[in-house]
Amino acid sequence: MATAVPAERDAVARALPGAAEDIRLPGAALCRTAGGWDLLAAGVGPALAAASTAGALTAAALAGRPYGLVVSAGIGGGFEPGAPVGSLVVADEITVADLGAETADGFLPVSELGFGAVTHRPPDSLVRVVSAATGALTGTVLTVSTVTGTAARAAALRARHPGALAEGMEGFGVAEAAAAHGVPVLEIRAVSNPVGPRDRAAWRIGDALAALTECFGKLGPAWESWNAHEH
Ligand SMILES: O=C(O)c1cccc(C(=O)CC[C@H]2O[C@@H](n3cnc4c(=O)[nH]cnc43)[C@H](O)[C@@H]2O)c1
Repeated sequence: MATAVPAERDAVARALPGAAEDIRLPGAALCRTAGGWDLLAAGVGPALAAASTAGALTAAALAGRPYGLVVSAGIGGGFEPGAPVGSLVVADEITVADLGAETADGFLPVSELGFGAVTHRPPDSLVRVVSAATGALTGTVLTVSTVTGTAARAAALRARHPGALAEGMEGFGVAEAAAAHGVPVLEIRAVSNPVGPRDRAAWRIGDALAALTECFGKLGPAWESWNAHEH
């Protein structure tokens, strides 16, 4: 489970019973829960999140206990009215919104330039069970390197990604690392603020962290039923 910052990791940990063990890896520190989850505060932004997650995946593989799933989780911005502050979003697509080239005719994603991909798709069956267990909305979660801070940028993102419900800064990086290891990925965002004009006073970070804890508290049976069907 990869969050950006320790406050998000701890919000997830509060939902997972039992003592946890700290494990120091080169370049990352894991918190291993009694239930077998490794929690990683992977850093803010797609590059650091990818590097930290790849390190944890490699360490697990070399230790002979490769991961079966990587989850990117944290707070995020919500596109209103679809994903209001306080809601949860589970990604059916994890799409990087600003990886490409600006041209006179508009933005071209790297996929259209012939380099790589801009979207990862979590397993449909897992998205369904997570949404059913938690009430999370299902839609595209965008990954951005710059938090959206104007109505114009929010509108441009919405026009280019009509299915977008939320944005964060790590999902695509985590997904790239998971894909490199052939491991499925999931992204869950608890909406702390609207995507749009920057209004720091409107951020509800504490409420979003509490929503994250509540969400993970409901997910035990969902992981088990998904594992039972997939493996
Ligand atoms: O602008 C500020 O004053 C400010 C204060 C606290 C935190 C921030 C961040 O930029 C946190 C980024 C962090 O949280 C996720 N996040 C939360 N909301 C959004 C959003 O609307 N767009 C993108 N990312 C968001 C993100 O995943 C980072 O980990 C700013």
